[in-house]
Amino acid sequence: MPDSAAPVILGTTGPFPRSVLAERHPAIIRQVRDAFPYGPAQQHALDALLHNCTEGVIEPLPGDASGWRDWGLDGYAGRSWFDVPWLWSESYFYRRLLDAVGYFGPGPWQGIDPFRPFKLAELDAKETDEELAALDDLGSHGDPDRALLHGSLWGNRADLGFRLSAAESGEAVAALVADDSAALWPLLHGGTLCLVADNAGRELVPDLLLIARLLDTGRIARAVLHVKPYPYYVSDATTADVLDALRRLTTAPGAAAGYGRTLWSAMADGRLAVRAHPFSCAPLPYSEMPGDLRAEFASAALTIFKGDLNYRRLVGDRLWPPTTPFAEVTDWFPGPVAALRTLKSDVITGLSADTEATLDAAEAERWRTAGTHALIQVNPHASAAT
Ligand SMILES: O=P(O)(O)OC[C@@]1(O)O[C@H](CO)[C@@H](O)[C@@H]1O
Repeated sequence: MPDSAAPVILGTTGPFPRSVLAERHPAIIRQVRDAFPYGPAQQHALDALLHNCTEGVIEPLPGDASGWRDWGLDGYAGRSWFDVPWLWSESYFYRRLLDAVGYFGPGPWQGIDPFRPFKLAELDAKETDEELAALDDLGSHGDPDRALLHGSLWGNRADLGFRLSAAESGEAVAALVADDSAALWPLLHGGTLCLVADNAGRELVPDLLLIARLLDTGRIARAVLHVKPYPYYVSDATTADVLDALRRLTTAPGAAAGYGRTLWSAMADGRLAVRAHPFSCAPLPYSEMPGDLRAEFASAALTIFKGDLNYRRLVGDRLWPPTTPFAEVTDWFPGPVAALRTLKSDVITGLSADTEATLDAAEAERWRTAGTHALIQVNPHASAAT
C-alpha cells in the first residue's frame, strides 16, 4: 500500500456513489417486490427500507449481528447512509434487503434468493446458448486459453444491478486499458487457482469454462471458487448459482457439455472446491481479511479477483490517482494476484499516464463507470509475509 493512501469513497463522494444509494437501491427494492408475492409483513419491511435507505440513518440489525459489529456497525449506527464509506453502505443495504424479505428466517421465506428470477432468466437467455455454441469451434479462432480468459473478463459486463442504470450501458471497447496477461500465464503451472467469483449467470458460466480448461490442460491441479454466502449486489454468485450454471453446461448440446462433465467430476473428486466464506460479503477491503482466508490465498499459485466490486475491495475503495501502480496497492496481498474487471465505478489504478489522458480526452470521466472498458492486472510478486 502506498505511504499516503488516497481518500476513501463515501456515499457523498461524487455523483456515481450518490446515484447508487439514491436511485439504484430504491429501484432494486421495487424490482424485488414485483418479482415475488411477498406477504404484508415483507411489503411493510420493504417500504420501511425504501424510506430508510434514502432518508434515514443506519440502524442496528435484528438477530445475531455479531459479524456486522466486528465490521463496524456500532460506529456507523445513527449516521446517514450517505456519510459512511460507500462500500459499507452498499453492503449493508443488501443485508437489510435480505432481512426485509425474510431470507434469514425463521419462516417459509428463509433461504429464498430474492434475485433468483433475474439470475435464472439470464442463464436461460438465448445469448447464453450462443456463447455456449461458440465453444464448438473454439480452437479455430486463435488461442483457446486467451479466448476463455477474455470470455471470463467480458462476462463481467453481465451485472444485473449495473443494468438497472440503463444510461450507463454502451458498446464495449475491445482494447484493454491495462493488460498484464503475459504475466498471468507463467503463474499457472500445476498449482491451485483461487478464483474469487463475481456475478452468476453469464459471468459465472465463462468463469467455469476457464476453470475447466485450466484443469483439463494441466495448467492448474486444483481450483477453489469463492462465491457469496448469501445473495448480494443482485447478481453475485452463490453456491446455488454454481449448481444452476453447472446444470446448464451439462445439459447443453455440443462441446459445452464436455466442460460441464469436467467440472462435475472435478467437484466430485475435490479438484474443484466451492467456498462461501462470510468475509466474501463483508463491507470491508480485502486488506482486512481474516487469517484463514489470508492463508488460503497465500497457498494459491494465483488468486484471480473478478469484477468491479472485488476490485474495489482488493485495491481499496479509494480515489487513487489512476497511475498509482497496481503492484503498490496490492503489495500486502499474501500471494500472486490478478484482477479481471470491467470498469463500473470510480476506482482505478495501474494506468499509464498516456492511457489516462486518452480516456479523459475522449470521454471525460465516463470511462470509469460506463462498463465499456476492461482490464487485466497482475501482481506476480504480491507475496509479502503472511
Ligand atoms: O462487481 P460487479 O458486478 O462487476 O459490479 C458491481 C457494481 O455494479 O456495483 C457497484 C455499484 O453498486 C459498483 O461497484 C459496480 O458498478
